Amino acid sequence: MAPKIFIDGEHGTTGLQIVSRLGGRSDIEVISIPGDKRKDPEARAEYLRKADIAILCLPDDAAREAVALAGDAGTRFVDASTAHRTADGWVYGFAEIDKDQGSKIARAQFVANPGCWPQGPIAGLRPLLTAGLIPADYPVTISGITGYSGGGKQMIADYEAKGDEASEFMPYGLTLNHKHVPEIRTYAKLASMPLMQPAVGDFAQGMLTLVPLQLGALPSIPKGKDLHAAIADHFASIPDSLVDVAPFEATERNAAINPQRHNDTDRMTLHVCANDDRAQAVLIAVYDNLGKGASGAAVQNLDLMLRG
Ligand SMILES: NC(=O)C1=CN([C@@H]2O[C@H](COP(=O)(O)OP(=O)(O)OC[C@H]3O[C@@H](n4cnc5c(N)ncnc54)[C@H](OP(=O)(O)O)[C@@H]3O)[C@@H](O)[C@H]2O)C=CC1
Ligand SMILES: CC(=O)N[C@@H](CCC(=O)OP(=O)(O)O)C(=O)O
Repeated sequence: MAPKIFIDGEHGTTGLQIVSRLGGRSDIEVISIPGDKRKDPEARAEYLRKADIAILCLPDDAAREAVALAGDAGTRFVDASTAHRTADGWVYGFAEIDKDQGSKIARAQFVANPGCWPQGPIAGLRPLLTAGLIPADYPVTISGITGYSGGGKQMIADYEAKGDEASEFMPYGLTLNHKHVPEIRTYAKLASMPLMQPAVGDFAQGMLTLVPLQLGALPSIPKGKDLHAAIADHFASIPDSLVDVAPFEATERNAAINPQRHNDTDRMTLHVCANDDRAQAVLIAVYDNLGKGASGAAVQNLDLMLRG
């Protein structure tokens, strides 16, 4: 019998994308709660308990409630919310962070899908810390831009209502306490909280993260090509990686570094830019906040769990 998959929050931005990615598959049975019952705890409990794997596309509180509603049914979870990303007992669902992460996900009952913002900085930083090119106590700063679908149904409606009045570049997270900071610290293996200051743009989907690196103060200063080689070697060693590393080349402009480049795909591309004379570098990641940033990663995790 095909495993039953329940998407709790299937009518939201992330949920709808997952439904469309799973359409037409015969190896699974997607079970769907009637629309008028989607927030009814009793009905949700019934679906959560009969599912083999539930994918949570909900606000954090509702995601915690979903796990409680499933009780002892043995349901396996992929949670797309922030609720469980650094929680004990949950496996971080970023298959490319280590060679054995995919098999940990495959065997797990509880998988926390990574946040959209964390994925780019973690993908660039973690291999550099593992290789010892950047020390764990390096003071990391993160910026970038995301499309407004990152804010879910409410932000999409707000931007669509504003039309031409919407700001092209709106910095936010101005208290420097974005909810993704602890997750980035944990999985990039940093000793302290990175400074993260994101922005949202007047485009629906796609994102780009930036991690500038001032390397001059390090006891041993890596060259740009060393940073690139460590990152490229890491991702070349990961089976079925959805993360690509662009060739290391010094150019003033690069049209591929466009937040919307990977829209409607599940891929990420990492770029390493550097000026060795100044001992400076920037790690740039380009991906779709709704693809690798959310629904694509959720389906990647689901597929690993179905295999496990
Ligand atoms: N959008 C993105 O780029 C990303 C989102 N995420 C995360 O995924 C999760 C979902 O986000 P997103 O899809 O953007 O949000 P949306 O607001 O677009 O969708 C959330 C859905 O959850 C439903 N919902 C809310 N409360 C409950 C409840 N108590 N029981 C059942 N359903 C409920 C909403 O119902 P209703 O239809 O009535 O509003 C809505 O359909 C969030 O935790 C978000 O942080 C993660 C990575 C990226
Ligand atoms: C534009 C915008 O507001 N984006 C959201 C994206 C957060 C999100 O979806 O969070 P998770 O990935 O943790 O679920 C934000 O920065 O809070």
